[in-house]
Amino acid sequence: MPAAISRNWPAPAKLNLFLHINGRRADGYHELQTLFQFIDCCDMLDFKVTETPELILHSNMSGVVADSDNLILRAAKSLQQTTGFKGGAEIWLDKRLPMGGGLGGGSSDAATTLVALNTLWHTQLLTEELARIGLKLGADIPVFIHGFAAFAEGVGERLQAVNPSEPWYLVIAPDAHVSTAEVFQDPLLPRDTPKLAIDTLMSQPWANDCQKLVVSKYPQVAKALGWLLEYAPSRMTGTGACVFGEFTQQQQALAALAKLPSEMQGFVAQGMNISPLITRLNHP
Ligand SMILES: C[C@](O)(CO)[C@H](O)COP(=O)(O)OP(=O)(O)OC[C@H]1O[C@@H](n2ccc(N)nc2=O)[C@H](O)[C@@H]1O
Ligand SMILES: Nc1ncnc2c1ncn2[C@@H]1O[C@H](COP(=O)(O)OP(=O)(O)OP(=O)(O)O)[C@@H](O)[C@H]1O
Repeated sequence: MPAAISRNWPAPAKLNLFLHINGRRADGYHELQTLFQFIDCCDMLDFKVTETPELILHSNMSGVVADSDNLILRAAKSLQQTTGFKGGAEIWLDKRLPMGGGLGGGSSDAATTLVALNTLWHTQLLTEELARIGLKLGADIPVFIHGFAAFAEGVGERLQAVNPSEPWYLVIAPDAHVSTAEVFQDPLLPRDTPKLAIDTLMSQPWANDCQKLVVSKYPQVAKALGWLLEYAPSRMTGTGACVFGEFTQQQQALAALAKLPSEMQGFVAQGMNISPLITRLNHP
Protein backbone atom coordinates (compact mmCIF):
# COMPACT_ATOMS: atom_id res chain seq x y z
CA MET A 1 0.00 0.00 0.00
CA PRO A 2 1.84 3.18 -1.15
CA ALA A 3 2.13 5.87 1.54
CA ALA A 4 -0.38 8.69 1.25
CA ILE A 5 0.64 12.23 0.40
CA SER A 6 0.34 14.64 3.31
CA ARG A 7 -0.79 17.87 1.69
CA ASN A 8 -0.99 21.63 2.31
CA TRP A 9 1.82 22.31 4.76
CA PRO A 10 2.18 26.12 4.73
CA ALA A 11 5.50 27.99 4.79
CA PRO A 12 4.53 31.59 5.63
CA ALA A 13 6.53 34.69 4.87
CA LYS A 14 7.78 36.93 7.69
CA LEU A 15 8.29 40.65 8.08
CA ASN A 16 10.87 42.30 10.27
CA LEU A 17 8.74 45.02 11.87
CA PHE A 18 12.01 46.51 13.09
CA LEU A 19 15.61 45.39 12.58
CA HIS A 20 18.50 46.80 14.59
CA ILE A 21 22.13 45.72 14.12
CA ASN A 22 24.09 45.97 17.36
CA GLY A 23 27.51 44.79 16.28
CA ARG A 24 29.53 42.14 14.48
CA ARG A 25 30.54 38.89 16.25
CA ALA A 26 33.92 37.17 16.00
CA ASP A 27 32.37 34.59 13.65
CA GLY A 28 31.34 37.35 11.24
CA TYR A 29 27.63 37.09 12.00
CA HIS A 30 25.86 40.18 13.33
CA GLU A 31 24.15 40.63 16.68
CA LEU A 32 20.56 41.73 16.00
CA GLN A 33 17.43 42.93 17.73
CA THR A 34 14.40 42.37 15.53
CA LEU A 35 10.65 41.83 15.69
CA PHE A 36 9.36 38.98 13.53
CA GLN A 37 5.71 38.75 12.48
CA PHE A 38 4.28 36.26 9.96
CA ILE A 39 1.92 37.20 7.14
CA ASP A 40 -0.79 35.07 5.56
CA CYS A 41 1.08 34.61 2.30
CA CYS A 42 2.76 31.20 2.07
CA ASP A 43 4.67 28.70 0.00
CA MET A 44 2.84 25.37 0.15
CA LEU A 45 4.45 21.94 0.53
CA ASP A 46 3.24 18.33 0.17
CA PHE A 47 5.15 15.32 1.55
CA LYS A 48 5.13 11.58 0.90
CA VAL A 49 7.16 9.29 3.17
CA THR A 50 9.23 6.68 1.30
CA GLU A 51 10.99 3.53 2.51
CA THR A 52 14.26 4.30 0.68
CA PRO A 53 16.47 7.13 2.08
CA GLU A 54 16.28 9.16 -1.16
CA LEU A 55 15.02 12.78 -0.91
CA ILE A 56 13.24 13.98 -4.03
CA LEU A 57 11.99 17.54 -4.60
CA HIS A 58 9.52 18.64 -7.26
CA SER A 59 9.08 22.41 -7.46
CA ASN A 60 7.89 25.28 -9.63
CA MET A 61 10.74 27.53 -8.40
CA SER A 62 11.82 30.02 -11.03
CA GLY A 63 15.33 31.12 -9.95
CA VAL A 64 17.65 28.12 -10.39
CA VAL A 65 18.63 26.73 -7.00
CA ALA A 66 20.55 23.47 -7.35
CA ASP A 67 18.94 20.66 -5.37
CA SER A 68 22.09 20.37 -3.27
CA ASP A 69 21.64 24.01 -2.22
CA ASN A 70 17.89 23.91 -1.78
CA LEU A 71 17.10 24.57 1.85
CA ILE A 72 14.22 22.05 1.73
CA LEU A 73 16.50 19.12 0.86
CA ARG A 74 19.24 20.35 3.21
CA ALA A 75 16.68 20.45 6.05
CA ALA A 76 15.35 16.95 5.29
CA LYS A 77 18.89 15.55 5.09
CA SER A 78 19.81 17.21 8.41
CA LEU A 79 16.82 15.56 10.08
CA GLN A 80 17.75 12.14 8.64
CA GLN A 81 21.36 12.52 9.84
CA THR A 82 20.41 13.81 13.30
CA THR A 83 17.84 11.07 13.97
CA GLY A 84 19.26 8.18 11.96
CA PHE A 85 15.88 7.79 10.24
CA LYS A 86 16.29 5.16 7.48
CA GLY A 87 13.44 6.25 5.21
CA GLY A 88 13.14 9.25 2.91
CA ALA A 89 10.56 11.51 1.32
CA GLU A 90 9.19 12.89 -1.91
CA ILE A 91 8.41 16.58 -1.56
CA TRP A 92 6.36 18.96 -3.69
CA LEU A 93 6.88 22.73 -3.41
CA ASP A 94 4.41 25.30 -4.73
CA LYS A 95 6.69 28.37 -4.65
CA ARG A 96 4.66 31.56 -4.24
CA LEU A 97 6.96 33.82 -2.21
CA PRO A 98 9.45 36.06 -4.03
CA MET A 99 13.02 34.83 -3.54
CA GLY A 100 15.77 36.97 -2.02
CA GLY A 101 13.08 39.41 -0.94
CA GLY A 102 13.67 39.60 2.80
CA LEU A 103 10.47 37.60 3.36
CA GLY A 104 12.33 34.50 4.58
CA GLY A 105 10.81 32.22 1.96
CA GLY A 106 13.67 29.74 1.78
CA SER A 107 14.05 29.75 5.56
CA SER A 108 10.33 29.15 5.98
CA ASP A 109 10.36 26.24 3.49
CA ALA A 110 13.18 24.65 5.48
CA ALA A 111 11.31 25.10 8.78
CA THR A 112 8.10 23.59 7.40
CA THR A 113 10.10 20.64 6.05
CA LEU A 114 11.65 19.99 9.49
CA VAL A 115 8.32 20.28 11.32
CA ALA A 116 6.32 18.21 8.81
CA LEU A 117 8.88 15.38 8.44
CA ASN A 118 9.47 15.27 12.22
CA THR A 119 5.76 14.34 12.44
CA LEU A 120 5.45 12.16 9.32
CA TRP A 121 8.66 10.23 10.07
CA HIS A 122 7.63 9.92 13.74
CA THR A 123 11.11 11.13 14.78
CA GLN A 124 9.35 13.36 17.35
CA LEU A 125 12.26 15.72 18.15
CA LEU A 126 11.37 18.56 20.52
CA THR A 127 10.80 22.01 19.01
CA GLU A 128 14.04 23.30 20.55
CA GLU A 129 15.96 20.42 18.91
CA LEU A 130 14.40 21.18 15.52
CA ALA A 131 15.27 24.88 15.98
CA ARG A 132 18.90 23.95 16.69
CA ILE A 133 19.05 21.95 13.44
CA GLY A 134 17.40 24.86 11.61
CA LEU A 135 19.81 27.46 12.98
CA LYS A 136 22.71 25.63 11.31
CA LEU A 137 20.94 26.13 7.96
CA GLY A 138 19.92 29.77 8.42
CA ALA A 139 19.48 32.48 11.05
CA ASP A 140 15.82 32.98 10.21
CA ILE A 141 14.74 29.34 10.52
CA PRO A 142 14.19 29.07 14.32
CA VAL A 143 11.39 31.66 14.38
CA PHE A 144 9.47 29.71 11.72
CA ILE A 145 9.89 26.47 13.67
CA HIS A 146 8.62 27.99 16.94
CA GLY A 147 5.77 29.58 15.00
CA PHE A 148 4.96 32.63 17.11
CA ALA A 149 5.63 36.32 16.44
CA ALA A 150 8.77 37.07 18.37
CA PHE A 151 11.27 39.64 19.56
CA ALA A 152 14.57 38.06 18.50
CA GLU A 153 18.15 38.63 19.59
CA GLY A 154 21.46 36.94 18.83
CA VAL A 155 21.55 36.15 15.14
CA GLY A 156 17.83 35.56 15.40
CA GLU A 157 17.73 32.45 17.58
CA ARG A 158 16.95 33.92 21.03
CA LEU A 159 13.18 34.37 20.80
CA GLN A 160 10.62 35.96 23.08
CA ALA A 161 6.96 35.64 22.07
CA VAL A 162 5.17 38.96 21.55
CA ASN A 163 1.66 39.88 20.48
CA PRO A 164 1.72 43.08 18.39
CA SER A 165 -1.36 44.22 16.47
CA GLU A 166 -2.08 42.23 13.28
CA PRO A 167 -2.60 44.98 10.68
CA TRP A 168 -2.97 44.63 6.93
CA TYR A 169 0.15 45.09 4.83
CA LEU A 170 0.72 46.05 1.22
CA VAL A 171 3.98 44.29 0.32
CA ILE A 172 5.85 45.37 -2.80
CA ALA A 173 8.46 43.04 -4.30
CA PRO A 174 10.83 45.19 -6.40
CA ASP A 175 12.53 43.43 -9.30
CA ALA A 176 15.81 43.07 -7.41
CA HIS A 177 17.40 40.06 -5.67
CA VAL A 178 19.28 41.41 -2.67
CA SER A 179 21.93 39.07 -1.22
CA THR A 180 21.70 39.00 2.58
CA ALA A 181 25.41 38.20 2.81
CA GLU A 182 26.29 41.14 0.56
CA VAL A 183 24.38 43.61 2.73
CA PHE A 184 25.98 42.33 5.93
CA GLN A 185 29.45 42.53 4.37
CA ASP A 186 29.03 46.13 3.20
CA PRO A 187 31.34 48.49 5.14
CA LEU A 188 28.64 51.20 4.97
CA LEU A 189 26.13 49.10 6.92
CA PRO A 190 25.48 50.70 10.35
CA ARG A 191 26.38 48.13 13.03
CA ASP A 192 26.26 50.20 16.20
CA THR A 193 22.64 50.57 17.22
CA PRO A 194 22.64 50.25 21.01
CA LYS A 195 20.80 47.27 22.49
CA LEU A 196 17.53 48.46 24.00
CA ALA A 197 15.06 46.83 26.36
CA ILE A 198 12.11 45.18 24.63
CA ASP A 199 9.62 47.58 26.28
CA THR A 200 11.52 50.56 24.89
CA LEU A 201 11.78 48.95 21.45
CA MET A 202 8.09 48.08 21.32
CA SER A 203 7.04 51.64 22.22
CA GLN A 204 9.32 53.69 19.91
CA PRO A 205 9.03 54.25 16.12
CA TRP A 206 10.20 51.13 14.25
CA ALA A 207 13.04 51.18 11.70
CA ASN A 208 15.31 48.88 9.73
CA ASP A 209 19.07 49.56 9.96
CA CYS A 210 19.66 47.97 6.52
CA GLN A 211 17.16 50.19 4.70
CA LYS A 212 19.27 53.28 3.97
CA LEU A 213 22.10 51.21 2.45
CA VAL A 214 19.83 49.01 0.30
CA VAL A 215 17.77 52.01 -0.88
CA SER A 216 21.00 53.73 -1.92
CA LYS A 217 22.21 50.67 -3.88
CA TYR A 218 18.92 49.51 -5.45
CA PRO A 219 16.90 52.25 -7.23
CA GLN A 220 13.97 49.81 -7.58
CA VAL A 221 13.74 49.57 -3.78
CA ALA A 222 14.00 53.35 -3.43
CA LYS A 223 11.20 53.83 -5.98
CA ALA A 224 8.88 51.25 -4.40
CA LEU A 225 9.42 52.65 -0.90
CA GLY A 226 8.94 56.25 -2.10
CA TRP A 227 5.64 55.31 -3.75
CA LEU A 228 4.36 53.33 -0.75
CA LEU A 229 5.21 56.09 1.76
CA GLU A 230 2.60 58.23 0.00
CA TYR A 231 -0.04 55.79 1.29
CA ALA A 232 1.15 54.41 4.63
CA PRO A 233 3.97 54.18 7.16
CA SER A 234 6.38 51.92 5.23
CA ARG A 235 9.79 50.31 5.51
CA MET A 236 11.90 47.45 4.20
CA THR A 237 11.87 43.91 5.61
CA GLY A 238 15.05 41.98 6.41
CA THR A 239 17.86 42.88 4.08
CA GLY A 240 15.33 43.59 1.32
CA ALA A 241 14.31 43.96 -1.43
CA CYS A 242 10.65 43.81 -0.29
CA VAL A 243 9.06 46.83 1.36
CA PHE A 244 5.78 46.88 3.28
CA GLY A 245 3.19 49.54 4.17
CA GLU A 246 0.94 49.16 7.20
CA PHE A 247 -2.86 49.73 7.05
CA THR A 248 -5.53 49.37 9.73
CA GLN A 249 -8.18 48.09 7.30
CA GLN A 250 -7.90 45.54 4.48
CA GLN A 251 -9.91 47.86 2.22
CA GLN A 252 -7.31 50.62 2.60
CA ALA A 253 -4.51 48.23 1.63
CA LEU A 254 -6.50 46.91 -1.36
CA ALA A 255 -7.28 50.48 -2.50
CA ALA A 256 -3.55 51.31 -2.49
CA LEU A 257 -2.77 48.02 -4.31
CA ALA A 258 -5.26 49.04 -7.04
CA LYS A 259 -3.13 52.14 -7.67
CA LEU A 260 0.20 50.26 -7.80
CA PRO A 261 2.17 51.29 -10.92
CA SER A 262 2.08 48.52 -13.54
CA GLU A 263 5.82 47.89 -13.35
CA MET A 264 5.61 47.00 -9.67
CA GLN A 265 4.51 43.65 -8.17
CA GLY A 266 2.66 43.69 -4.90
CA PHE A 267 0.17 41.87 -2.70
CA VAL A 268 -1.95 42.46 0.39
CA ALA A 269 -1.54 40.20 3.43
CA GLN A 270 -2.51 40.30 7.10
CA GLY A 271 -0.04 40.11 9.98
CA MET A 272 -0.22 36.82 11.93
CA ASN A 273 1.23 36.27 15.40
CA ILE A 274 0.62 32.51 15.23
CA SER A 275 2.10 30.81 12.16
CA PRO A 276 -0.32 28.85 9.94
CA LEU A 277 2.25 26.03 10.21
CA ILE A 278 1.37 25.59 13.89
CA THR A 279 -2.33 25.46 13.02
CA ARG A 280 -1.59 22.80 10.32
CA LEU A 281 0.55 20.79 12.76
CA ASN A 282 -2.26 20.75 15.31
CA HIS A 283 -4.82 19.70 12.68
CA PRO A 284 -3.08 16.82 10.81
C1 LIG B 1 18.58 39.77 8.33
C2 LIG B 1 17.48 38.79 8.51
O1 LIG B 1 16.74 38.65 7.34
C3 LIG B 1 16.55 39.25 9.61
O2 LIG B 1 15.45 38.39 9.68
C4 LIG B 1 18.05 37.44 8.88
O3 LIG B 1 18.79 37.52 10.04
C5 LIG B 1 18.85 36.82 7.77
O4 LIG B 1 18.73 35.45 7.98
P1 LIG B 1 19.09 34.45 6.78
O5 LIG B 1 18.58 34.97 5.48
O6 LIG B 1 18.66 33.10 7.26
O7 LIG B 1 20.63 34.61 6.74
P2 LIG B 1 21.63 33.41 6.61
O8 LIG B 1 21.32 32.65 5.37
O9 LIG B 1 21.72 32.71 7.91
O10 LIG B 1 22.98 34.24 6.42
C6 LIG B 1 23.35 34.74 5.17
C7 LIG B 1 24.59 35.59 5.44
O11 LIG B 1 24.17 36.82 6.05
C8 LIG B 1 25.10 37.20 7.07
N1 LIG B 1 24.38 37.30 8.35
C9 LIG B 1 23.13 36.72 8.52
C10 LIG B 1 22.48 36.90 9.73
C11 LIG B 1 23.13 37.62 10.76
N2 LIG B 1 22.55 37.80 11.96
N3 LIG B 1 24.36 38.17 10.55
C12 LIG B 1 24.99 38.03 9.36
O12 LIG B 1 26.11 38.53 9.18
C13 LIG B 1 26.18 36.14 7.09
O13 LIG B 1 27.22 36.57 6.25
C14 LIG B 1 25.51 34.94 6.44
O14 LIG B 1 26.45 34.11 5.80
N1 LIG C 1 13.31 26.58 -1.04
C1 LIG C 1 13.88 27.78 -1.26
N2 LIG C 1 13.14 28.87 -1.46
C2 LIG C 1 13.73 30.10 -1.65
N3 LIG C 1 15.06 30.31 -1.66
C3 LIG C 1 15.84 29.24 -1.49
C4 LIG C 1 15.31 27.94 -1.27
N4 LIG C 1 16.32 27.10 -1.10
C5 LIG C 1 17.44 27.82 -1.21
N5 LIG C 1 17.18 29.11 -1.47
C6 LIG C 1 18.20 30.18 -1.61
O1 LIG C 1 18.20 30.92 -0.39
C7 LIG C 1 18.23 32.33 -0.66
C8 LIG C 1 17.58 33.07 0.46
O2 LIG C 1 16.26 32.58 0.53
P1 LIG C 1 15.18 33.32 1.44
O3 LIG C 1 13.96 33.39 0.60
O4 LIG C 1 15.12 32.68 2.77
O5 LIG C 1 15.81 34.73 1.69
P2 LIG C 1 15.04 36.07 1.73
O6 LIG C 1 13.73 35.96 1.05
O7 LIG C 1 16.00 37.08 1.27
O8 LIG C 1 14.69 36.29 3.22
P3 LIG C 1 15.67 36.66 4.41
O9 LIG C 1 16.89 37.25 3.77
O10 LIG C 1 14.95 37.58 5.28
O11 LIG C 1 15.94 35.31 5.02
C9 LIG C 1 17.50 32.47 -1.99
O12 LIG C 1 17.91 33.63 -2.64
C10 LIG C 1 17.89 31.18 -2.72
O13 LIG C 1 19.08 31.39 -3.47
